[in-house]
Parts: sequence; structure tokens; C-alpha cells
Amino acid sequence: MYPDFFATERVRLRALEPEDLEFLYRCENDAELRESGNTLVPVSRSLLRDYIDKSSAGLMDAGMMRLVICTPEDDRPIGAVDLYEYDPFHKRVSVGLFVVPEYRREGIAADALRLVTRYALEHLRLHQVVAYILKGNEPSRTLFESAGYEHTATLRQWMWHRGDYSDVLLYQLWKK
Ligand SMILES: CC(=O)SCCNC(=O)CCNC(=O)[C@H](O)C(C)(C)COP(=O)(O)OP(=O)(O)OC[C@H]1O[C@@H](n2cnc3c(N)ncnc32)[C@H](O)[C@@H]1OP(=O)(O)O
Repeated sequence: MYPDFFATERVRLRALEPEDLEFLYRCENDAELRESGNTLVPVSRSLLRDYIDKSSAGLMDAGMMRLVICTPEDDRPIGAVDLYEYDPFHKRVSVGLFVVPEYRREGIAADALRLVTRYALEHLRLHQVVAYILKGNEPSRTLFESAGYEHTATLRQWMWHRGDYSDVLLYQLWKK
């Protein structure tokens, strides 16, 4: 049987819907997520509405895609996983994800990361998936290592984080 790339018993990954606007708005303007990302200004609802409209283009056309992480029972959005920096020549893509605090430590991110990695390598037939993790982000390091990613390089002083430049660790998982 062909694998289901978008569901486990714990999570379902689905495309963005117009109804996700308020969830996205909350997350994009969340202080914790902002500090681990590259957002410099508050994100407006109008910008996000446009983003949702265009999100159906898919990874191959848009170079990026966001999947909403949901509870399988009621489709409630509890996180998101992004594939971005898609490179069709070198056949690689970057991955990033978050889970809302109320649903953490339940294996949600572990399932979502495994699903999206498998989707990228098996269904899209990419050669590798890459992740950039702030050096101090221990939960994420363990999460990615458990999913089979290897720490292969360190980008020194790569991101401004909490008043100082922080190293960023490059994690890679490639087809062996
Ligand atoms: C490339 C990147 O995307 S890096 C940025 C990642 N995103 C963020 O840092 C945003 C804020 N943080 C979060 O959204 C969440 O804490 C995440 C995504 C890091 C983890 O989400 P969760 O759903 O809680 O992770 P999950 O429950 O699947 O944990 C998987 C494993 O990761 C590790 N882990 C997760 N959270 C923690 C923690 N707080 N402390 C230590 N280890 C942790 C553990 O090994 C865990 O397995 P275990 O519970 O069997 O010990």
C-alpha cells in the first residue's frame, strides 16, 4: 500500500484554509516564535490572507509550502511545518516547524517531522532535507536527531538572538 504522508494516529497535516487566518495571525505575531525566526515587523491579517490564497501553488511552483499540523479528531490547528528554500537542481529543501505550547511533549512534532521528511524524500524524490537550529535550542536538536538528522556544520554567529549573535547548527538528512 502507498504510505499516507499526511497522517498518523496523533496528527494530520493539511493545507492552509481561510479559516486558519486567526491561528496564523496569533502564531506569526507570537514573541517566542518571532525570536527564533526572521520576522522583523508585525504581520498583518491582510498579508496572511494573501499568503493563504497563494499557498495552494505547492512546493515545486512556489519554492515553499506550509502544512498545518492538526488534531485528527477535530482538525484543530496546533502547529505548522514549513518546507522552504526548495532547490530543484540540487534536489534539497529546508524544513522548520512549531507546535503550540498547550500540545507540546506529546510527540506531535516528532510525528509531523517524520511525515514531512518522508514526503520530501519518498514522494517528491528529493535528495536531502536541511534544518537550521539555534545552538541553544536543545528540544529541537533532540527532536531532529531522533528523526535521523545529523549535525554536519556550525554557522558561527549566524543569528542575532536575545541580545547576542548565536551560532546556528546545520542538520541534514540525506538519502544513503
Ligand atoms: C528547524 C527548526 O524548525 S528549529 C525551530 C523549532 N521550533 C521551535 O523552537 C519553536 C518553539 N518550540 C516548539 O514549537 C516545540 O517545542 C518543538 C517543535 C521544538 C517540539 O515540539 P513537541 O511537539 O513538543 O515535540 P515532541 O513532543 O514531538 O518531542 C519530540 C522529542 O523532542 C525532544 N523534546 C521536545 N521538547 C523538549 C523539551 N522541552 N526539552 C527537552 N527535549 C524536548 C524530546 O527528545 C522529545 O522526545 P520525548 O518526548 O520522547 O523525550
